Amino acid sequence: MAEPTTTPPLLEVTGLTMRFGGLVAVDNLNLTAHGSDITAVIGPNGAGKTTVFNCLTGFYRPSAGRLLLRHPARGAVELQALPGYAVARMGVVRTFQNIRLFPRMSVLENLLVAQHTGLMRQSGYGVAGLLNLPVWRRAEAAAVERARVWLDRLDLLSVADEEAGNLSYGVQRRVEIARAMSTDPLLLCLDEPAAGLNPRETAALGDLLLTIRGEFGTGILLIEHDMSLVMRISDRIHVVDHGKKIAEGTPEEIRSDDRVIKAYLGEPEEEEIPPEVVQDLEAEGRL
Ligand SMILES: Nc1ncnc2c1ncn2[C@@H]1O[C@H](COP(=O)(O)OP(=O)(O)OP(=O)(O)O)[C@@H](O)[C@H]1O
Repeated sequence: MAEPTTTPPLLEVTGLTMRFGGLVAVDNLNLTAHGSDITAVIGPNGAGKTTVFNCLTGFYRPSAGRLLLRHPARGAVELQALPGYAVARMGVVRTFQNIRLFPRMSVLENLLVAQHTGLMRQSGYGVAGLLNLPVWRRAEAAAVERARVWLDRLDLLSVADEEAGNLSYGVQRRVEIARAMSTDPLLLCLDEPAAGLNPRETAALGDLLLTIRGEFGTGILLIEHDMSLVMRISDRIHVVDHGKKIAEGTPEEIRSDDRVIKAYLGEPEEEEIPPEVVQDLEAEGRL
């Protein structure tokens, strides 16, 4: 967080609940994310983190709760009522735990496909494109330029024409972020972006996310298991366990929170005294 902010949060999640049959994956969760912050959501495996992202980005319709986005041009937008494509159009974009690029398309094409909706809107939903009108050609050139800017920022220009599926895991992760950023998002939601990266790549990813937050003012919502990355770059951390929020605070506060330590490490087991020792102690009147 560059400076303490008094502006209302970009995203306000209230009472979010997601049930799958009898299982409550997310249980009455409240969470906020500011547009100028990196906000992390952490928690043990199965805590409900990805389900929160799936509700937020229109993949699931929540069982209950409100997902309010304060859009600078459109005002308050209730995301829980919108399908995925409409959420993306509002500027909330995501990457996935398992990389989801189009593997047989080039890196550049992957970035252009991501901008398709905006391109269609600007060109009269295809009519201008079919007629190859100047408005279409301008919109297309702007989309290619935006893609090139992000490929350059993420050091991907040299692989722009390569098939995405042929690239290493670490490079594909960067392509995913470039693809999301080329749509000019308000909020970038990253689901375990450091998974599969080596320590050098993870450090570079951290620098990149700080740049995106600082230089471009894009809010970042981050699910991540790599605690050194989370502690290094997050402004605020929400800790989820069994679908409920158990703690919230700065990295320093979270690091020393007993509930968080318990959620990750479990309760220490009670020392059990063997029965024969109990008998001896009782016989000697020491118990
Ligand atoms: N579509 C679904 N149908 C049924 N249960 C689901 C579904 N999606 C998630 N769950 C369950 O909801 C719970 C939360 O899962 P979720 O993937 O959100 O956890 P997570 O915190 O992201 O875990 P991880 O860190 O391992 O990715 C789990 O018990 C999971 O099995």
